[in-house]
Amino acid sequence: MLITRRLEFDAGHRIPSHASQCRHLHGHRYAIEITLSGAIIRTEGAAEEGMVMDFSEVKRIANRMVVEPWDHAFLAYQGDRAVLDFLATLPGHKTVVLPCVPTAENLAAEAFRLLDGAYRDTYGNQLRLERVRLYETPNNWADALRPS
Ligand SMILES: Nc1nc2c(c(=O)[nH]1)N=C([C@H](O)[C@H](O)COP(=O)(O)OP(=O)(O)OP(=O)(O)O)CN2
Ligand SMILES: [Zn+2]
Repeated sequence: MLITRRLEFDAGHRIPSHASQCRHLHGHRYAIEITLSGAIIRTEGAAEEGMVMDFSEVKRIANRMVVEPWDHAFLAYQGDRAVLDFLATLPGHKTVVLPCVPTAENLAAEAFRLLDGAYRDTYGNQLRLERVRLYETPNNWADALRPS
């Protein structure tokens, strides 16, 4: 069985070497969809009976690992010295330094890496993260999938 939880956040970014307008500082209302696989919990009387994982727990973990750190942050590539040096002049600015250029593809892969160890199989139902879908706009998204 697969379940998916969607969350949204706002962040700034730029793609420093982009040939067109994405090299400028700008922001998106990102959406992230987290898909987990697992068996339905059948333990009679358990709070999670009938679920793969409680959606509120999926949300709690996603908020802690990705959404809260990235929300209203500027997502910057560690090699983008011009932007990092500028942001360092703004006291207390929320900047997330990434090892990769913040494309939808790289953000999906980074979110997958951050979330993969956070969803644990506490009910013995083979719970695991299968996919992170990262929407940069309603029309543009990338999927990071568990390697098969
Ligand atoms: N493969 C990718 N291509 C592009 C990415 C990306 O992450 N992966 N990102 C961008 C820019 O960040 C840009 O903000 C989005 O580009 P664009 O297609 O121009 O989006 P629109 O704002 O025009 O979106 P609409 O949904 O069409 O309004 C560029 N390319
Ligand atoms: Zn963009």
